Amino acid sequence: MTPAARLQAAIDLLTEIADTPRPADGVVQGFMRARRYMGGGDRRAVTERVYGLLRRHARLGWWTGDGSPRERLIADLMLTDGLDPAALKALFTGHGHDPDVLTPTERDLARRLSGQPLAPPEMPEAARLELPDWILPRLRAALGEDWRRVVTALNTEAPLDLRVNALKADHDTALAALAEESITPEPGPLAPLALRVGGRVNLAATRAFREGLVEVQDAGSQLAAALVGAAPGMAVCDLCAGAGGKTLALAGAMGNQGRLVACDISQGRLDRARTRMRRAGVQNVTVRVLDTPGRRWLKRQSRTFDRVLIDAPCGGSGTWRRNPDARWRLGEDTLAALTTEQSALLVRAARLVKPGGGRLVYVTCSLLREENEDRIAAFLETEAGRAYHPVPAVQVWAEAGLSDPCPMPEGATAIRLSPADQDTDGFFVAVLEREAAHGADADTDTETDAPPQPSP
Ligand SMILES: C[S@@+](CC[C@H](N)C(=O)[O-])C[C@H]1O[C@@H](n2cnc3c(N)ncnc32)[C@H](O)[C@@H]1O
Repeated sequence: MTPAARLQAAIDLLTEIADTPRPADGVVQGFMRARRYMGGGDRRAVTERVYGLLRRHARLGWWTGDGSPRERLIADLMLTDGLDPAALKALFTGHGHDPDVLTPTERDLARRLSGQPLAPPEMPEAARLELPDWILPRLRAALGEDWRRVVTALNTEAPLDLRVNALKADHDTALAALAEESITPEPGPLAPLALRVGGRVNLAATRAFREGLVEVQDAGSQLAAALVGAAPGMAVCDLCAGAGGKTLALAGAMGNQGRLVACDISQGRLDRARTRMRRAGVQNVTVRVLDTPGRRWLKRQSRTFDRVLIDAPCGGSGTWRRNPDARWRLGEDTLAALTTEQSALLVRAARLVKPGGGRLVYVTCSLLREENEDRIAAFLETEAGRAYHPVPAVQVWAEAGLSDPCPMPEGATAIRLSPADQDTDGFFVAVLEREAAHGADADTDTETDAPPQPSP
């Protein structure tokens, strides 16, 4: 494809993204699948341009107003690439697969933007930092004086992290298999099984991936799974297992021994988890869809699990490096609904944990206090929460046997990870331990949906 034809493909792809509520990464994949004729270089160039436009969304919007995808691209070429109007005109020829000739309005836009910086000093801070206005004060409150550094890191490109699947390989075997395809990753940050790949690779085509020697998983997500403290022989419930990212890591930590139950309300995600489990050689997992019978079954599991992981549905602000468009799809109403669901999940999960040392592990990939510290504080005030106490972060870290020092200070009761400090996605992990049941407490959470038994 010519450089100009790549620009037209970027306009087409941006238009598809703008016309659907679906996340951009899925739209990009579908777009590329439907255009098998595009070579690797073309795909990379178009994808990089489109992700760049998504990362510069608010700054470009400040210049173009409610600009069409075509106007945004024109603004990007002028402000980011520094083209002059003549060079821009040479790309918009209308010939072959090139974009149509510039309209008079577009020519005016190009002249107005020529020589301007992308983010002049008079641009409001929320636009400069690519943040919706409503979320800026919340992130500032959650992240303290470092907040600008963290939100700036959230708008950079995320690396590709892999986890060595200890059920099938060790580091050396995985590295040797990846080397067959000239993929030579570095160790990833913090998580012992993490490998970090530089640049874009077609991982799905590699033997290492097809045979389940490695899985794709951000190092922060790997760490969150390690902090659950799952071990061989335990009973573990992954309550919001989704497509199984953390379930696979938990099964690895358990060496396929013990009972691991993966639940979710989404049948589709659990189906994807099953496929991944087969590839990874996972054998100790039972999958439960939380439809009505699934919920009934779960209620009968009171006090049976050593570990219950709630990888809660959340606003996902910690993953904005990977999904730069997600910040514009999250609204205050959605956040309020999510926090209600997170609180309900904590109370529901609490009864599943064994008294006297069982642990409830609450994880989000959010940076907001409303989804993290505030949820834990509210839970500890509930009837169910009174049986729990937070385990100090340094203790959780030490028990996970991690070689790096704990990033949290003495006295912290949760672990926060951020792209600015740990170079992982943003995560929040709080571990709560259930105290021994005594007296009247002992029977308060044994409710079941089973019909009452007739008296003898
Ligand atoms: C953060 S994602 C899970 C990601 C997954 N654990 C992983 O590591 O790949 C949250 C999941 O919670 C599920 N979910 C939402 N509400 C739920 C509920 N009430 N009970 C169980 N799962 C729920 C969603 O379907 C979604 O798959």
